[in-house]
Amino acid sequence: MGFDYDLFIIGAGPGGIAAARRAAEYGARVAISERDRVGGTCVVHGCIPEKLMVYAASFSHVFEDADEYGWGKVHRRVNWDRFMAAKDRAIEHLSQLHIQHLQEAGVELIYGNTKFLDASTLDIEGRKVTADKILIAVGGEAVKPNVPGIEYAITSRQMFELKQQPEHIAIIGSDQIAVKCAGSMNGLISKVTLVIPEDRILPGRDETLRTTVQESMTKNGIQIFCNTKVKKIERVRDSLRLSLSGDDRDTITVDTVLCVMGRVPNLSGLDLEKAGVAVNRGAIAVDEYSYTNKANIYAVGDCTNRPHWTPVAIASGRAFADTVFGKQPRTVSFECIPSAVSSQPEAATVGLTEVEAREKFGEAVCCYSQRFQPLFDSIAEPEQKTLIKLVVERNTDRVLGAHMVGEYAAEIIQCLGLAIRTGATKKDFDATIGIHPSAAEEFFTLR
Ligand SMILES: Cc1cc2nc3c(=O)[nH]c(=O)nc-3n(C[C@H](O)[C@H](O)[C@H](O)COP(=O)(O)OP(=O)(O)OC[C@H]3O[C@@H](n4cnc5c(N)ncnc54)[C@H](O)[C@@H]3O)c2cc1C
Ligand SMILES: NC(=O)c1ccc[n+]([C@@H]2O[C@H](COP(=O)([O-])OP(=O)(O)OC[C@H]3O[C@@H](n4cnc5c(N)ncnc54)[C@H](O)[C@@H]3O)[C@@H](O)[C@H]2O)c1
Repeated sequence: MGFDYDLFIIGAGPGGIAAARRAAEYGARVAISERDRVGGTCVVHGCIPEKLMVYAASFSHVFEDADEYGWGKVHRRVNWDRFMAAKDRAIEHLSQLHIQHLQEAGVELIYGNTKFLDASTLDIEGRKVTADKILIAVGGEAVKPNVPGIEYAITSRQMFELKQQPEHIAIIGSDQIAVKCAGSMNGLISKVTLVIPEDRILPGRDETLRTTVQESMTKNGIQIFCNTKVKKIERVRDSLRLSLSGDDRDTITVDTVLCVMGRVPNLSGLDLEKAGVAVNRGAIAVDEYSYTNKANIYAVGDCTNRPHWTPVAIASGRAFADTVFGKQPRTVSFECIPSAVSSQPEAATVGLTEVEAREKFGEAVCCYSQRFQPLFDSIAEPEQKTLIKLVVERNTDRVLGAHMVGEYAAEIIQCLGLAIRTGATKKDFDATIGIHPSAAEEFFTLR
C-alpha cells in the first residue's frame, strides 16, 4: 500500500520538530500537524514566556541595588502592555524560525487538530492522510483540582497572556512553575501569596536548597502559606476570595488566582483506541526507543512518562529518527539531568539530593556545603545568600550531586552536570583551579 507520508508527526513542539527535521535529513517524506502555534508549550506557553518574565522581573532587583552602586534611584514600575507586546514579538520570532527550519528541511506543515482513524490513518479536521509511521508528540496540559470556583483560576498558559498586571496574585502550587511565577510577579511588583500543601516549596529537591530559596522568597516579600489547601474560590465584586484550610489564614482576597498543580499528557481527543495504542497511568507507554505497543507508532516528549523537559523531548525526538530512519538504533540516558528554577535567586541542581544519596549509599555519603554573601552584596544591601553543595560517596570519592542557589546557578550547574555524568571525584573538584572572583570557584575549595 502506498502511504501519503513515510512519517507523520502529531504536534509541533520541541519533540515533534526535532524528530521531523532529523527524519527528513535521512530522506523521509515527513509531515507534521499543529493545532495551535509552531513551537509548542516550550516556545509559546512555557519555557520562553516564563524566562522572559523572569528577565523582566530581574530589573527591579538591579534597580534596588543601583543606588548603592552610585547610579541613583531608578523608576521601578514595569509597563505591563509594553512588556507583554515585546514578549509576544520574541515568541512570534522564535515560532517563525521553527517554521522556516521545517520548510528548509522539506517537512510539510499542516495546521489542525489531529486524531486517529486507524493505526495508519489520521484525520486533520476533515482531511484524511495516511502514513507508514506515526510519531505522537502532543505534549501536555495543566490540570486543576476539583475545588468549587476553580473556574476563576487561570493556568500558566493564561498567566503569560494576562491583559492586566495583577495587583495581588495567589499562586496555588509548590513546584518549579509556581516558584518561578511567584518570583517573577514579586519582581514585577505585584503582591504575591503562595499557597502550598507541604511544609516547604520545591518538594523532592535538596533540603538545603529548598530552605535557602524559601528564605529568599520570604525576604523578598512573598507571602507563603505552608501546609495549606484551597477549599473554595468565590467571586466577590471585582475580587476573588479564597477559603483556605491550613496553618495561616481562613481566607484571602486577591484579584488573580494562578493554579500550577501539575500537568497531564494531551491525550483526550486523539482517539488512540482506534489505533490500539496503549496508555499507562495517563501517558503513552513507550520503550527505551520510543516505540509504543503498535509496531508503526511511536511517542516522545511530555505525552510519555519521561521527565518533562524540553531537552529531553528534543533528545528523544532525534534518537527516534536516528533509530527508525537513520538505521542507527540508540537510546537516551535520563540519568543526571541538570535542572534549574529561575527563582530569585536562581536555583539549580544535578544528580542526587542528600536524601536520595543516603537512601542509596547510607553512611558512606558525605556532604560539603557553604552559604556565603555574594561579592555583589558587598556594596548592595545584603539580601540573599548563595548556597553551594556537593553530595559525595566516601568510598569511591565520586560526586553524586551538585546543588546551588545563587546568581548564574543554571549556567554553573549545567557544566558541573558534565563532570558528574562522567564520574568526577571530589579530588578532581579539589584539583580544579577556579575563576576568581566568581561564585563557581567555591565548588573547587569546599572542605
Ligand atoms: C510554564 C512552563 C514552563 C516550562 N519551563 C521549562 C523550562 O524552563 N525548561 C524546560 O526544559 N522545560 C520547561 N517546561 C516543559 C517544556 O515546555 C516541555 O517539556 C516541552 O515543551 C515538551 O515538548 P513536547 O514536544 O513534548 O510537547 P509540547 O511542547 O507541549 O508540544 C506539543 C504540541 O502538540 C500540539 N498538539 C497537541 N495535541 C494535538 C493534536 N491532537 N493535533 C495537533 N496538534 C496537537 C500542541 O498544540 C503543542 O504545540 C515548561 C513547561 C511549562 C508549562
Ligand atoms: N517551570 C519550569 O521550570 C519547568 C521546567 C521543566 C519542566 N517543567 C514541567 O512542567 C510540569 C508541571 O510543573 P508544575 O510546577 O505545574 O507541577 P508538578 O507536577 O511538578 O508539581 C505539582 C505541584 O502541585 C502541588 N499541589 C498539589 N496539590 C496541591 C494543592 N491542593 N494545593 C497546592 N499545591 C498543590 C504539589 O505539591 C506539587 O508540588 C512538570 O512536569 C515539570 O517537570 C517545568
